[in-house]
Amino acid sequence: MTKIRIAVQKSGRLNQDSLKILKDCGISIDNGKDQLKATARNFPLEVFYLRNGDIPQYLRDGVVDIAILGENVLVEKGKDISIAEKLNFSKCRVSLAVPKSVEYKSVQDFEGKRIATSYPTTVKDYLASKGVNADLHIINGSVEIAPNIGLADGICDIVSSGSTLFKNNLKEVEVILKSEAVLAVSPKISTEREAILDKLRFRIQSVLEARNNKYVLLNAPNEKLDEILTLLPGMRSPTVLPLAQKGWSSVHTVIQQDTFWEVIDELKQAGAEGILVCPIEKMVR
Ligand SMILES: Nc1ncnc2c1ncn2[C@@H]1O[C@H](COP(=O)(O)OP(=O)(O)OP(=O)(O)O)[C@@H](O)[C@H]1O
Ligand SMILES: O=P(O)(O)OC[C@H]1O[C@H](OP(=O)(O)OP(=O)(O)O)[C@H](O)[C@@H]1O
Ligand SMILES: [Mg+2]
Repeated sequence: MTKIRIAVQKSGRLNQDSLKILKDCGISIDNGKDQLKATARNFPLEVFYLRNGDIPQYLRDGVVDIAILGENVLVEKGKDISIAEKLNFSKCRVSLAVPKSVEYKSVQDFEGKRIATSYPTTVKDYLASKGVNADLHIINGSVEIAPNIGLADGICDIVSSGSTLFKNNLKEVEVILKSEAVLAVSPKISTEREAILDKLRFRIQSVLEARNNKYVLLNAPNEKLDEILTLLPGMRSPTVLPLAQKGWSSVHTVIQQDTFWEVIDELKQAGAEGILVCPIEKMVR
């Protein structure tokens, strides 16, 4: 039977969330310790555990059909590779930073300066688009230390909370790009495997939708129902059921994670009581 081959980061920041999304899609993978390849038990899928930075080349060569990796890695070395889904985890940005003590005015300040980075193409392209020439020092890790040891005047690296910059007395001065984990596709994928990819994408979409929504149940006095219902979106419209106690109803609906707390506040003010919030496992529109 034909199987689709997926690359997942072997270890590091993407590993656990990548395996979790496959699990939430109902795919069980037998994981032996230190295994570099595994097969799913209930989906035509083979998993290859690889370095995030090596994945674009594997996709390009068609050694794997799809992969979960950071979008920033595709910007750096996989511009020819397409993205099938954004996966809404490992969100970060790739930014330029300089020592806090530097009075920074604009990107032109990098002219002739030394920049340490693990993302040379990204920096080069960005600076070229601004007409700036700088001298790049390519290092593979601990980039933030470079200005403190006199190796560079500034850096370009991944920033998330900003705490690594802060601890190293640096400040973020330019955001070059925003990134998150993505599902990328090999340009060499076969038609047969594309059909498996469609099935996987359908599952991923329903998992991501579910993660982004909550199922909400609440009680409301009937005279407040009209006002409460205007506050609620729901998939098509909210469900309203009578409670055993006369004059009261139970309202069931789905609320988006981002607007959740505001809607809950408004519901309480409008007279809703006994509000229960439950996670949703899968959501198919
Ligand atoms: N602090 C962070 N917060 C959120 N996402 C991050 C952070 N650092 C890195 N990432 C994202 O996770 C990806 C993997 O980062 P990680 O540090 O685990 O591996 P790596 O050293 O870049 O790659 P490799 O697997 O090749 O060793 C990055 O490409 C980026 O997309
Ligand atoms: O803004 P922050 O939340 O501090 O995150 C940014 C840091 O996270 C990443 O390093 P990581 O911890 O992955 O270490 P690595 O250099 O060994 O990959 C990145 O290279 C930054 O150093
Ligand atoms: Mg890292």
